[in-house]
Amino acid sequence: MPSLPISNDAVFTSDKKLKKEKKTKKNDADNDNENHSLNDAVSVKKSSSKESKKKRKKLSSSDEEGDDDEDEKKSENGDEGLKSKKKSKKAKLDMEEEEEVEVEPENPNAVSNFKISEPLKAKLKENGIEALFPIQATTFKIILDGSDLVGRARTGQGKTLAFVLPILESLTNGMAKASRKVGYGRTPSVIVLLPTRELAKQVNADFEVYGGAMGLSSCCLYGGAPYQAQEIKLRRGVDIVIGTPGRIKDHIERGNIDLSLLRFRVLDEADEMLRMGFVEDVELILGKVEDVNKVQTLLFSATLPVWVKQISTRFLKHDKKTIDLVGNEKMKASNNVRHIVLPCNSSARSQLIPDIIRCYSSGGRTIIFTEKKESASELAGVLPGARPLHGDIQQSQREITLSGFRSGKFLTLVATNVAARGLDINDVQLIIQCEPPRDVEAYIHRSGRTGRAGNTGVAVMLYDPRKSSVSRIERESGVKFEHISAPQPDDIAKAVGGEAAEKILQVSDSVVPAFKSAAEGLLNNSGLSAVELLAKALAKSVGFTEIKKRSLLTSMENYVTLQLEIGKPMFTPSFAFGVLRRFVPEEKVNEVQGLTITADGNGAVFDVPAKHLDAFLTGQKNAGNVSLEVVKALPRLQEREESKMGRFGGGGRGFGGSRFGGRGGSRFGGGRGGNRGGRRW
Ligand SMILES: Nc1ncnc2c1ncn2[C@@H]1O[C@H](COP(=O)(O)OP(=O)(O)OP(=O)(O)O)[C@@H](O)[C@H]1O
Repeated sequence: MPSLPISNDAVFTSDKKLKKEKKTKKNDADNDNENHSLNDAVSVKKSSSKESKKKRKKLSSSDEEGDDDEDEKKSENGDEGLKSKKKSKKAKLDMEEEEEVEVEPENPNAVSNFKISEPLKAKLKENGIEALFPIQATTFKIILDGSDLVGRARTGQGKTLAFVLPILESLTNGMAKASRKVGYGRTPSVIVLLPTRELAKQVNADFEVYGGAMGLSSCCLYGGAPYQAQEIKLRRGVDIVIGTPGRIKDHIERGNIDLSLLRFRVLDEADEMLRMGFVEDVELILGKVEDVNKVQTLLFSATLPVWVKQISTRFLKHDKKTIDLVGNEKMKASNNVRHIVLPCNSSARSQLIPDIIRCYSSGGRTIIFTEKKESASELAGVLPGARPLHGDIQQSQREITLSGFRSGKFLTLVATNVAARGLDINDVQLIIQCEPPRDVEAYIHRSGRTGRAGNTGVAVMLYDPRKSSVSRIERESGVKFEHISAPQPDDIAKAVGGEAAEKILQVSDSVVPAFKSAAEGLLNNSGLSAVELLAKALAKSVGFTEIKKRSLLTSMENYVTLQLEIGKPMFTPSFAFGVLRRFVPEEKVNEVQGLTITADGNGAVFDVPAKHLDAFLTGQKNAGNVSLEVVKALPRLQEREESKMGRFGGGGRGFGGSRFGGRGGSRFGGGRGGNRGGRRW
């Protein structure tokens, strides 16, 4: 097992690993433009193709066999060093026997290096997991040895199995085995609390798979589902209970569940649960344990604001350990995601989004986040093949929707923050956020629905420069946003051209004779060349009869973006409007959209209907010192000042002084009652 320096309650960040990540990242960057920090340290899941296998080998070895780590391993754990030496000797002999065989370098995080029993190993292997991810490898022994733990790693880095595996081992072969209740009607040994129903179900599925392999049973308790089935399971007895705080509390009040003999308490996505106003429920649930010295408490999240760390001291023992794989690193969001921002007027969103999907989803799944439930429903209603998911939708429908999305029945999900946390859905390639979220944590988690388990993805955030700011999120998340404008006809044609060509090639040869004379007729009579006709056929085959131009500023169709300069600073939009009125008729000025001052203060950028473009351009000749030009690339714009926005202000989290009063009540209205079971979304 890899040995790692851990100190009590000390934040652990693997500096060497980070250095090495940077080194390898550079190499990767030469091949493509993506970062692969997780890839550097882990194997890639469920890849069957030769290509993926090669990639997995490269990724596993790039970090794990590095000189630095090898030295550290030897000096800190002699046996470990010896063992790996012996293994490499064996590998060498094998090489001599069969020259061509490429020997996989020893991976310190290989499942075989951990105290994981055979059925669990077999199950991991069955699911394509041969090596533990860094957060799993670093926390496994700590949890198995009985410590309380706060664990943090970026989104999609395997935090779920980081607690599932050691808990299962402890219950079946470790410290918790002796005191675990068995037999009919047994009380649970583990409780896992999560902020949303969907997430509870997902984590339960992991416990069913891996716990099932160890003969342990679990049940999932969440709101919106009938009580009876949950009660029956509890009465029969289960080892692990997973659920949302509100429903678990209800079961406690109904006398359905006895949590006095818990051996593990897990708070997953702890910050979100507490932020949602579940603090009192969480306290009540955790407080049901008979002897706190006999229970281990684990807290995991990709984001651990200071106020959560403060609260955690109430739930965890004072000698708890902290494994923080994000630590003080600037970048808090996923490294495997391309983070993009795109200016867009709210009225242009529904027309723009399909083109963003065409250009950036690589044919995979897309999750679109809206701030409000109504917007999610509205947008899903107008986007082809999209379905909504939010807290006002009946639980049974929420489940149907999510399973349809998971199984690929439809590829676009429009959701509120109910889908922001923890959801692990295969092949989500693209995240679109319709506007900047209220807090940086939401940005990190939403964008983290893609780029998981070493894969890459794209997160596009739309914003209206006059109404919102991206710089605070940029600053707090450490993300360096790529600024782009709406995809233009060329981009779209390029993105779908391949798909169109494939579709045409897939058409059976048998249709050619039947359509040949019509094709010849077209060629002879249309006045178009064969290439032009083929281009039209390609466009039609992927559903395009026209591609509209979009403005760079508001992303509105049939608008053009202009930049106005007068050779001196332009401080306010009203000043810019005043200049325009000097040479453009009032009724045309009234059609200007999105006028925004440039970041350098030397100009104003705005959109005009394409049909009025001439009126603007010719008018400028009558005004001295005025320069008005069609913008080819959008300049940086002044963002709305945060102080004026009101949305990011408001005096911080409010969990500090009085007992967790602040946020739950003020921001989400109505405190816990209104928020129960994730209903605030
Ligand atoms: N050791 C591993 N090898 C390969 N794949 C793994 C491994 N551990 C976990 N995974 C896969 O990685 C994906 C992400 O894991 P998980 O959902 O636990 O991430 P997370 O860190 O909890 O993310 P989030 O912060 O978004 O909740 C899952 O599909 C999981 O099956």
